[in-house]
Amino acid sequence: MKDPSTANRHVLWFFRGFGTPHRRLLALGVGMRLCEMAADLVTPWPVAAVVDRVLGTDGARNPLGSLLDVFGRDATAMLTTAAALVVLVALVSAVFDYAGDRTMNGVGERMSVAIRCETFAHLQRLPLSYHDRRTVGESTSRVITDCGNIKDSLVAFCSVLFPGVLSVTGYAAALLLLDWRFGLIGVGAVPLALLLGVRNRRRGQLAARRRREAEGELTGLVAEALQGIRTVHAFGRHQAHDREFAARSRGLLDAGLEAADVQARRAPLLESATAVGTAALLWVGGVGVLRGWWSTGHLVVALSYLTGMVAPLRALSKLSGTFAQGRASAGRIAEILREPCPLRRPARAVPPGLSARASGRIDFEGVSMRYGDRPALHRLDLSIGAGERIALTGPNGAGKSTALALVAGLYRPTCGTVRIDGTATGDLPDEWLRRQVTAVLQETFLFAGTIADNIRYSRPDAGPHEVRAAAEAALVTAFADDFPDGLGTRLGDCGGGLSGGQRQRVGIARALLADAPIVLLDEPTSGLDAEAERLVVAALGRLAAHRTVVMVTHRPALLETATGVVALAADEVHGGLSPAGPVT
Ligand SMILES: Nc1ncnc2c1ncn2[C@@H]1O[C@H](COP(=O)(O)OP(=O)(O)OP(=O)(O)O)[C@@H](O)[C@H]1O
Repeated sequence: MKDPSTANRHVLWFFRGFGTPHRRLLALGVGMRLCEMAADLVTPWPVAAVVDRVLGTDGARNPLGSLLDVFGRDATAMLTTAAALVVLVALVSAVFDYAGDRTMNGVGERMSVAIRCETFAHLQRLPLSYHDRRTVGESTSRVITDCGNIKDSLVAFCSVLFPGVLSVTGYAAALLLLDWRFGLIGVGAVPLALLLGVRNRRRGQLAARRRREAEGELTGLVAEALQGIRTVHAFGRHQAHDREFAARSRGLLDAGLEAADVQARRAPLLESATAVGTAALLWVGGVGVLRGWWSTGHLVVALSYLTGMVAPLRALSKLSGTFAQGRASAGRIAEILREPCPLRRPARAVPPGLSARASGRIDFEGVSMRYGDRPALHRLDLSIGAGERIALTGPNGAGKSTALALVAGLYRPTCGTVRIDGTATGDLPDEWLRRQVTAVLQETFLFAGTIADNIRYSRPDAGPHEVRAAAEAALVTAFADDFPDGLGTRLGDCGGGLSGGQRQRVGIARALLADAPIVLLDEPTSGLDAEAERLVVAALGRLAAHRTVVMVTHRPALLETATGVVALAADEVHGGLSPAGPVT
């Protein structure tokens, strides 16, 4: 199995493109951080100068010693100068800290928004075969929670990791410049701390990955139970869902406890490494001061640098959980972005000979279809002339809905060709195909918004008169005009607030507005009572006029409107010998 840490490095590299547009801001942020670092390195020197020149007698070797004479050479004047210098340097450092933080964090926020938008855009365009394999909750969890984790990591990277690494390097270099013995001790303390954390880091990454997977699964469970909440209530199955949720939560708990343990170990490990470093520096430095190798002020500066070096390490250790989560989430987002997405390829030109509006002729030539290893359609040969209204019938699972999905280009046939006006759907530009085919399904999905918004969904540039005309033709106004806000009536989440028949009529109005030459109907009247069915069939009659219609239905009222019926046999799906059913 691939080492997760290697895999994660690749994953982070995968996102580098999102930082490219912010190169200048990043460079500015780095500059601010360098200025802040310089100010931090100066910080202990006024104190050292006081120790050497005011409290001791060894001022000659202190580089800032002469600065203390600015306001006079007596002790009080020098103390005042030193105090003023401390405040001044701290102010300079604070200004660069603020500016660096804002710039770098801004880059982190911008990158994460870009990653989230790109993930959503890509996810929406992935083929249905991808979505068939994932639950809605799982995909939602990736866009919201995983992108959120990446954001936290990016912001922590910009505001803590990068400045932290800069500080550790800067302080280590300054210690070396101060005296090589100080430098060796300081530089030695860091690998010790890192070495102690390596094993911990791997455990942390594995725990974070397990945790994200468990969280994704749980989100899927919640989304499924809430989407089916009416069924849950109807069958009183709350406890079964509770039990499943609790069982899956145990995986999350285990991973969470593991991550908590890893996190809890970090601070003591780091404290131990720091204590060893400080003790060594104090001992070596103390001996050096006693032997006159360097001044007391130098020792103060060295100790202050060592403390400065440890502070970012401590901050980093607290964030290691965030980084582990971020890496795990980055892997899950990269999985989505790496999925090939035909819809995002450059648009193809309309093949020569095809007009902007198809005549509506459809040909199935030896078409077979499998979902993974599950057969759905076997060698279907069928020609549907422009303006025909063909009903597909057959037992459950015969592949009727699959045939419609192939005409709409939602799936590609595993074998054979589906042609529209003589051109294979695989060779047609997606944009063109979308304009030629519209559908009314068994359940029309309505979005939160007004009834008019939902009708306009198929053609956003349609004017109010066109929307009204479609609503009238589909008999939507027959019920909507009774509402106080008419077509402007707001629907609830997922279009809640309309009856089944009313929803179907909104779906028909939507299809009418699309004005496509090919109409696909997949059981649009099933589940409706006689009166609702009568109204929907009447509305469908208007939609079908002058168009090619392929319908899947068992309802006599709709079957009567067909000009031909094709029976698909179940054994065709399972490799039987009979050819496509006869047109009667
Ligand atoms: N998205 C999918 N993923 C996997 N298998 C699928 C998918 N959709 C359909 N199938 C399978 O393909 C076969 C044909 O399904 P399809 O829905 O096309 O049949 P149908 O004739 O429309 O059935 P019904 O009359 O029950 O609606 C079935 O065995 C079904 O389980």
